[in-house]
This record gives sequence, C-alpha cells and structure tokens, in this order.
Amino acid sequence: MSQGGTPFLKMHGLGNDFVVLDLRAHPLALSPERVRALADRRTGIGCDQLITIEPPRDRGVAFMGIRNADGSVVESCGNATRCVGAVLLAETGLATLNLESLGGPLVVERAENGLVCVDMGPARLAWDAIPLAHPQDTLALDLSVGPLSAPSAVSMGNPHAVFVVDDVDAIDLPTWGPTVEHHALFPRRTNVEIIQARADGSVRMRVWERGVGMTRACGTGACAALVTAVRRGLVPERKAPVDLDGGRLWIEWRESDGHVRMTGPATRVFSGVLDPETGS
Ligand SMILES: N[C@@H](CCC[C@H](N)C(=O)O)C(=O)O
Repeated sequence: MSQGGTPFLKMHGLGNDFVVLDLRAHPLALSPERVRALADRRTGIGCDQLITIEPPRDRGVAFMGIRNADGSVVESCGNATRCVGAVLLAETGLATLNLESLGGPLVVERAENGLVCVDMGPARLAWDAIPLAHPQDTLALDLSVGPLSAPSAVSMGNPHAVFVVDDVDAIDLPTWGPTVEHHALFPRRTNVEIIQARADGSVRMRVWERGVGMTRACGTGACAALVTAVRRGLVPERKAPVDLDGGRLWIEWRESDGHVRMTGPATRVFSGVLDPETGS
C-alpha cells in the first residue's frame, strides 16, 4: 500500500458490511464501476455498501454518502449510520452529533453497553414519498408476487415494501425478492422485507436489499418493519426488538414527532489505505 492513498475502514452492523472511505482529506472520484470493483468479494475488498465520510455540506459533523454494491447511489442506510456515527463519536469525543445524508439529517448518540442509537428521522408513508408509480394506500398495496401479497410501503429516506407472513423462514426470498425489487409499482426499485410478529412482542425479519440482494441485516428495513407492525396492530407498543439474520436491533417509532429511533451495535473489522495508483 502506498502512502497518501485514501484511508478506509471495514465495518459491519449485524453482518451488513461496509467499506467506509474517509474522503474528508482525500477526495476520490467514485464511478459506479469503481464502486462495483471495491465491493466485489472475489477481487475487491468486498461489502454490501460503500460508504463515504465527506466534509459537511450544512451543519452536521460530516456528510455520509452511500452506494450499494451495484454502484447505485442511495439515500439512507441505518447500519452504516451507526458505524459512521461510532467512528465520529470516538473521533470528536461528543456524546451526540448530527450527520448529513441524502435521506435527511440524522442524530447519532452513544447508548448503553457500547451500542449506538440513531434518530433516523420520520417514517414517510405517502404514496409519492415511497415513491410508488401511482396513488395507492401504503398500508396494503395491491401487489402479489408468488406467496407474498399486500405489502405495506414505508420510506425511511429509501423505499421499503414490507410483507407480513406467518413464517419468514418458509419464504424463498432470494427467488421472490428480485421480482418485487424491480416491480413497475416502484419506479426507484425497492428494498423487500418479510416480517413475522412473535408472541413475545418481538418482530422477526429477513431482507432482500435493493442493489445488493440478501443481506444479514438492514437498519432502515428494521425501522420499516416496526412501523408496519405498529400500523397493522401486530405489536403491543410503538417499540420492539427486531431480530434479523445477523442479530437484534431495538426500534422505536415515536408518537410525538413520527421519528424512528434505532439502537444496535457497530463493529470495526480492519483498516487500510487504498492504493492511490489503482484505487484498490
Ligand atoms: N443496509 C442498509 C440499506 C442500504 C441501502 C439499500 N440497499 C437501498 O438501496 O435503499 C441499512 O442498514 O439500512
């Protein structure tokens, strides 16, 4: 590795993994091809999302850029927000800080037991905020794909279609997820969650992510899952643990302002520097 290259961290939130590039002192042009090369698990560093920490554009500590493994630029990523938040909390020594993203401003704070809590902003439920191709009731869309039907649609800055099922492990999500992701009802494609309410008040969820495929966790997906569970009366309170393949997140949909708060871990795996010549 050469000196002067772009520093990066490999991080994950419950197994949803990221290459986090710190571009504050090392600007770098990121074409979709370059993102795909860095995200490639066989030939690059490998990740679900490529994340950039950039100089603030407004009043935050930094701007967080998000790109899916397919190179698409996206608005929000809950798990990456906890990871970047943890880095910046450690760097600044602050107990709480504001982070900027395309999906809107985010507030990050330290939580108990080394966890990180993020105010992900409001859940957006209007059909054109998702966005959908035409007006529909977002509580139960007129959509059926294989064994999946009538999802709720939620935007957490990014689009989610949440299907309630009896047993998330009985659904072949890798088969049905891509059909929903690319359905004409979602002009910007969509993330796809299947959820199951449990007797103990928790929610079990699996996810097919837009621009990536199956991942072990999705923070914004967990927020959309809890919002859907509340809207449909599936959970006793406006807060509940959401169990993903990679572990548990605690989600609360606040009545006072409609904001969704997410608490969970942020894990550093290793650090490095991109070669300035090859960018890999
Ligand atoms: N893993 C993320 C979501 C990343 C973006 C998503 N695939 C999209 O295209 O909207 C999370 O933790 O929220």
